[in-house]
Amino acid sequence: MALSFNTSNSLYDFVVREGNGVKGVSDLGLPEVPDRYIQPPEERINKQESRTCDAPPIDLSKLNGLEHEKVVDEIVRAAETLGFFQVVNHGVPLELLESLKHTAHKFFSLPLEKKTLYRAGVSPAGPVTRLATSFVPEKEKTWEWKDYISMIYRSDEEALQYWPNLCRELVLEYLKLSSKMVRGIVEILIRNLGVTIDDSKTEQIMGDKVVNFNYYPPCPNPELTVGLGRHSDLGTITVLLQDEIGGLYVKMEEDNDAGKEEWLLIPPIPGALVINIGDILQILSNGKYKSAEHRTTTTSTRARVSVPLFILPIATERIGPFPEAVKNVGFARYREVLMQDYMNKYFGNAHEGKKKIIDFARINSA
Ligand SMILES: O=C(O)CCC(=O)C(=O)O
Ligand SMILES: [Fe+2]
Repeated sequence: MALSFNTSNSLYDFVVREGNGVKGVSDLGLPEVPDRYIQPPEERINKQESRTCDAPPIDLSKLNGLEHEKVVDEIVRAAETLGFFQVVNHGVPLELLESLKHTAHKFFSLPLEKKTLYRAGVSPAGPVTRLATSFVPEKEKTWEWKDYISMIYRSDEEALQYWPNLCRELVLEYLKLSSKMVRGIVEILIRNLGVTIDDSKTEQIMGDKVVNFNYYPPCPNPELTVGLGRHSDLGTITVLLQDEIGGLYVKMEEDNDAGKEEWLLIPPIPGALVINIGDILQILSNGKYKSAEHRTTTTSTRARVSVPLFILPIATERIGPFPEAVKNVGFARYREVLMQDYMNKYFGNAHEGKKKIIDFARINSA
């Protein structure tokens, strides 16, 4: 019987071709995950060995008061060190955030024939919605325990025509109500490089937006699998909404004294949004801001959802370090690359960490 997944082809057909995704596998209630999901030992996440990030969330409402400079410093320092921070009082209504999480669950609970209307590669909704599983299942030896839908924003009209009925208005509302915060954070980070920011520069670095619903269904073997393998984000910044289950781990720049990688749990904080620096901002800042590797665990009992909003330059932009950022260091760490080429590199590889991708733009990568 096909569902015994005797061959890797039968699993591929069920999960990818027929669009059941890993949720389909989870719903079968198998006692163990199929082999294709078992990570090599070095990629498994040891929750007991990881510490929790204890940095308090940054209160963005204070940007409007006497503590403006202090808050700017907090944002800059976090971007220069861990590359991740959390924000509260960000101006996005908390009910909207709750609705997003609830709607992500609802979307993945739709019957297969409704969901697969949005499947990557076959959907008439074409390039602006992409329902997919793992990351690049054709290229990955081991699959991630995750399904997701990407909604690519180019205009309200297109979103209202092609994004799923269930969430199109809500996600548009989220984009609208988060835009002031996103712009504010990006402007603070760019200004701090000594760069004068005007509308054309803003457009250059935050012209494109993509919202994902990530869905990590219950997994019988959380200790053997990952929700999302090690990667850094592609764009300028990412705004991440996570639920109360948690499971997001970020790699610290330096290994510990024993030469081992250290991963920090970014704990769920009610009402907070997680902000992280993407590869493009690391390049633009000539390495001053850190695009950190991160990954997620799976859990055995409940499905976890997260909603990242990726802010990216448009595909036709040429991306290289700002001259002011080069001057600060004395030399350029990265060459100029076409955003489209960087994206091709990013999406053409499995999640095997950041270095392999960003080295594409690095000068003297040896
Ligand atoms: O689910 C999470 O907490 C992280 C998601 C993420 O890193 C991504 O979608 O790039
Ligand atoms: Fe990510």
